[in-house]
Amino acid sequence: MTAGEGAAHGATLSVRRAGKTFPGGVVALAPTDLDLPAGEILVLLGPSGCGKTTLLRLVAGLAAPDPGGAVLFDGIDVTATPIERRRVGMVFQSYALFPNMTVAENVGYGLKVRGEPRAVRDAEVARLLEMVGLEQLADRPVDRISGGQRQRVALARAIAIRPKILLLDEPLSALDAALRERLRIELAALLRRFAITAIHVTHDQAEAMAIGDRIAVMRDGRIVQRDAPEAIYERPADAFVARFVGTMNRLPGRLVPGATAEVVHFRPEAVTLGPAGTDTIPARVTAATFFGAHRRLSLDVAGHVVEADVPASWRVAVGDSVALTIDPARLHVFPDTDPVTTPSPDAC
Ligand SMILES: Nc1ncnc2c1ncn2[C@@H]1O[C@H](COP(=O)(O)OP(=O)(O)OP(=O)(O)O)[C@@H](O)[C@H]1O
Repeated sequence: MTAGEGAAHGATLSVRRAGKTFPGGVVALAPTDLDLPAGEILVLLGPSGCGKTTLLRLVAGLAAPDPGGAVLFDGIDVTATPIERRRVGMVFQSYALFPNMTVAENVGYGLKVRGEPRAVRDAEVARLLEMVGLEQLADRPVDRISGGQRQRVALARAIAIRPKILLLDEPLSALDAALRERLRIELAALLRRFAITAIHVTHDQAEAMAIGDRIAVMRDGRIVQRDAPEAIYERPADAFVARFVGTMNRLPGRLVPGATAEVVHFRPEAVTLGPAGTDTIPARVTAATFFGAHRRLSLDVAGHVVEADVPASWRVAVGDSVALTIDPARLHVFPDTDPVTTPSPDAC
């Protein structure tokens, strides 16, 4: 079998009640269950300190779960198997490439260590370099290529050993914003081409949306929701997820005609502006930002800030009085709505 396009590669992953408590009683990860079919890309998304890296380290074998927890690859318990025998591929924020080696030597390193014959190695390296679009740079030392290219070398190197599971820990976070945005699309396409079982850690929701077949949103050492990106966005499980993924407005229900809950949530695209009527909400425009395809308005609704998206062609100016309608079918009501206790997306 060769790693490449076509059928899914890699193992199924099962995590069974795996938790991690550090000395002093710090619970980095509560007992967690997780199942990944072969070939699925799962993104762990959450604010700093929520246990993403800890979960990744348990899967890699860099740390052992608390007693009672288990990690299984293809149904086989690998909890006691050391990292070097688990066949996991890893890509980190710092690429950890060998600076004195060429691109091709870096990619082929794992195969060499494994004792693969030169011809096999060369053919595999050439194929991987072509897949990541670096065949022209095969003989270039890695300290003379760009950050984005290094990231692709790191990916090709991790995949060369045909890992059962590929683990990516914030692989794009060292790059500048523009490059990160481009590479997230490229990385998503590459991972799909390799069709490899992968866990990708990030705290960037746009990256999570672009890369994940499914996203697990984590908070306080727990997975609070695991779903397809669309479902996470459209049907967030609670106010924390709703506010962590995309923009979510919040208004007292008494201000929204037809709402019965004390607090209601809605996305900017659920708001429409039109002529004032009995069912509209009066507001004033406090900011208008042009985004090319649409315009994002900040509105003052009885002292509350509401973000709304309108077509870019609409000429709306700061200070304008407007009338809002909120699509009742797109109102969310969550149990954890207390404005005092609902955490901000920046805090864990
Ligand atoms: N070796 C350790 N000893 C004690 N506590 C630790 C240790 N490693 C991690 N923690 C704690 O466990 C919690 C989870 O850490 P983890 O690194 O998994 O979070 P994370 O979600 O990956 O964060 P980040 O996005 O900042 O990398 C944090 O509160 C962290 O301080």
